[in-house]
Amino acid sequence: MTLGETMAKHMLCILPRWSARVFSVELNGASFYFGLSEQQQNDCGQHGDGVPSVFSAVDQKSHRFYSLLVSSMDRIQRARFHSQLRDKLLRDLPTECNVSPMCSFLPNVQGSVISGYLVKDSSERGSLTEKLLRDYAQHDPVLVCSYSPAEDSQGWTQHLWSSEEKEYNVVSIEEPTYHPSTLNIINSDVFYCVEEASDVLKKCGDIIPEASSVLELLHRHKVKSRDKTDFPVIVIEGLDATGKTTLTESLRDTLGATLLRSPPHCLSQWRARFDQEPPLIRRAFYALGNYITAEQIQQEAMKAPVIVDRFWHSTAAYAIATAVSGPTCNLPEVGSELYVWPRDLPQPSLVILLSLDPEERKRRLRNRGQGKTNEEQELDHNQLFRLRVEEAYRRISGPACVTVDASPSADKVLQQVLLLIRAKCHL
Ligand SMILES: Nc1ncnc2c1ncn2[C@@H]1O[C@H](COP(=O)(O)OP(=O)(O)OP(=O)(O)O)[C@@H](O)[C@H]1O
Ligand SMILES: Nc1ccn([C@@H]2O[C@H](COP(=O)(O)O)[C@@H](O)[C@H]2O)c(=O)n1
Repeated sequence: MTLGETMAKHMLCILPRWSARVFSVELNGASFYFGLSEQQQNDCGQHGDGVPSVFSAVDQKSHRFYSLLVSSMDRIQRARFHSQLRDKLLRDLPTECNVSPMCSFLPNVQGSVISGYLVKDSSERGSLTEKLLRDYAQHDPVLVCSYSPAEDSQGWTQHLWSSEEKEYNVVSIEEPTYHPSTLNIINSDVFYCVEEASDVLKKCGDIIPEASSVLELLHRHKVKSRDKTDFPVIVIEGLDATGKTTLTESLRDTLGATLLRSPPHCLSQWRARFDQEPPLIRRAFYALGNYITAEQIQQEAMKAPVIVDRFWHSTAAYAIATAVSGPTCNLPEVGSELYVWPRDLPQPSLVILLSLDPEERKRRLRNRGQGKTNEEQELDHNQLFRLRVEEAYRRISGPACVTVDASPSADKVLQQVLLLIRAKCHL
């Protein structure tokens, strides 16, 4: 049996009832949902009310659609193959093919999401795409399906390319209460204890040698307890160029405090390496960075106040905002467990969130004139992403952040924050 066949068999086991699953496609910033129903013999007219709009437009009957769901058994492999698959599809498929993110999930069931892509092929040479995808189905850990207009031309049929070659009717489905992108966040995008994040890096050791070095450092910087520190610990959060560096340095000088950051300096040499990895591995790296910083905080806060440039709020807010697509209403609801502070990570005394008008933030970025990271560029280009990060910041609890307007002069912002620190931390 080829790898592809083994994986397809595994996938058929974890997807025992296709009809219980919902399929979601992200197209032009909107989510389209559809379901499947078992085909009866001589079945016709069983396609449900209204065929899902991702397939429905009349002109789309001339297109061919394929779905690919990543079916590796190992979650590290799955995460890496999922991001490689997109590149592979874009490289191999005819240019007339469109690739959109897609997933299959059980409505409102945590951890049930299986990710992949929908391919819409409008090329003349349909046989080329089909041949290529048949080859993927044989050799790669993907389960491939094709879609064709049903014989009664009322709807669409899904053909599952496995040894069984089974067929299903495509049916329209109501939008689920929870957006599927919120269902796999726990311990895939956001880690709620050190063991879960370490486990990801342990399993990466073979493919990413740097993972072992990070774990060694973590071992040397073990958080002792969550007891209160002698001096206050103040975290400064905010999007890029909102003035965190400027403010944290002034606070250090004014309060005679120690300035720390997350990820800590000792991880700087490996950061670029982990930034290339898919979210599962990248987010585990940043999560562990917080635990190393936490140990440094415990040491330093015995001697003086501590100021921290970014901490868990940044890790969780960026991870949630990246995992979720579309408008802020797709975010996990206010009060969700996804916003709760990890039980084993010491909490700071105060978290300040610097907020800034987008135009002023862009102006500061331009004036600073440094190169931008992918996520910084995304913040610039994608206003929905920026809104999701800001909203996620505000929804995180334990401690919740106090928002400070960062548009006045650097000195005025400093005075405002000092007032808050004195009121809250009695400094
Ligand atoms: N209150 C302010 N008014 C005007 N300009 C400011 C203010 N605070 C910071 N700046 C300027 O804005 C730019 C970005 O500030 P800074 O580097 O402190 O932001 P940051 O949040 O640390 O950014 P990053 O997260 O990308 O490192 C810098 O050029 C800085 O001099
Ligand atoms: N505690 C942290 C800090 C940072 N991140 C991630 O890094 C990016 C921003 O870092 P800058 O150095 O550019 O300020 C941001 O995209 C976060 O994804 C993090 O996860 N946790």
